[in-house]
Amino acid sequence: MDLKTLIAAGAIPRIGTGFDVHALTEGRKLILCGIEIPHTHGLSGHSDADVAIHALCDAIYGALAEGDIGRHFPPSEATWKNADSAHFLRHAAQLVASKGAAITNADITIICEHPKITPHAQTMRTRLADLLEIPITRISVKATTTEKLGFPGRNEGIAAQATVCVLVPAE
Ligand SMILES: Nc1ccn([C@@H]2O[C@H](COP(=O)(O)O)[C@@H](O)[C@H]2O)c(=O)n1
Ligand SMILES: C[C@@]1(CO)OP(=O)(O)OP(=O)(O)OC[C@H]1O
Repeated sequence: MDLKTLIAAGAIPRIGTGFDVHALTEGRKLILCGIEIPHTHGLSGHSDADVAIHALCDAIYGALAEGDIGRHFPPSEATWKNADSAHFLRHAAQLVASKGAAITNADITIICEHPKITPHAQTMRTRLADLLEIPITRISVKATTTEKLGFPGRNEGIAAQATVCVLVPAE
């Protein structure tokens, strides 16, 4: 559903937020926002551990009051072992579409010391836009350090937070 049609029909904006953390470990690929980033370490997890996509999924599920990623894809299920997190994001996008709703925009912040995210931000936005089937102009990917403080500062893990606005048809 396009945004102008939804707005004209009196759709309601609903905000969702998501947050996730995964530990950095040797011997895994680093996947962030659906793309592989060259790095000395990857993220550990049941799936491919794409911390940014997980935060984004939770933001979408939150906006729809549809629980969280673990409810839809339980870590106890072997099916999701090493799963491509793109699958989770497509599922969240399909849930939005099934309600006749649409994502107006998503804003993601990746929190780590290394690797530097800015050189990859445009490719990440392109990949997320592709998965969500919305224009890239509606997706923001940012990064920050924690000034060498805490687990991101010690390069022990990466955190991500996401905020999403979804236009939902009026009840
Ligand atoms: N992993 C990161 C962290 C930060 N950046 C970029 O550096 C800027 C400054 O970060 P501070 O934490 O020192 O404020 C930040 O605004 C990002 O542009 C990055 O690319 N990758
Ligand atoms: C993505 C899922 C899939 O089993 O597992 P993880 O990759 O461990 O990721 P996390 O964010 O810890 O938990 C959510 C799970 O749904």
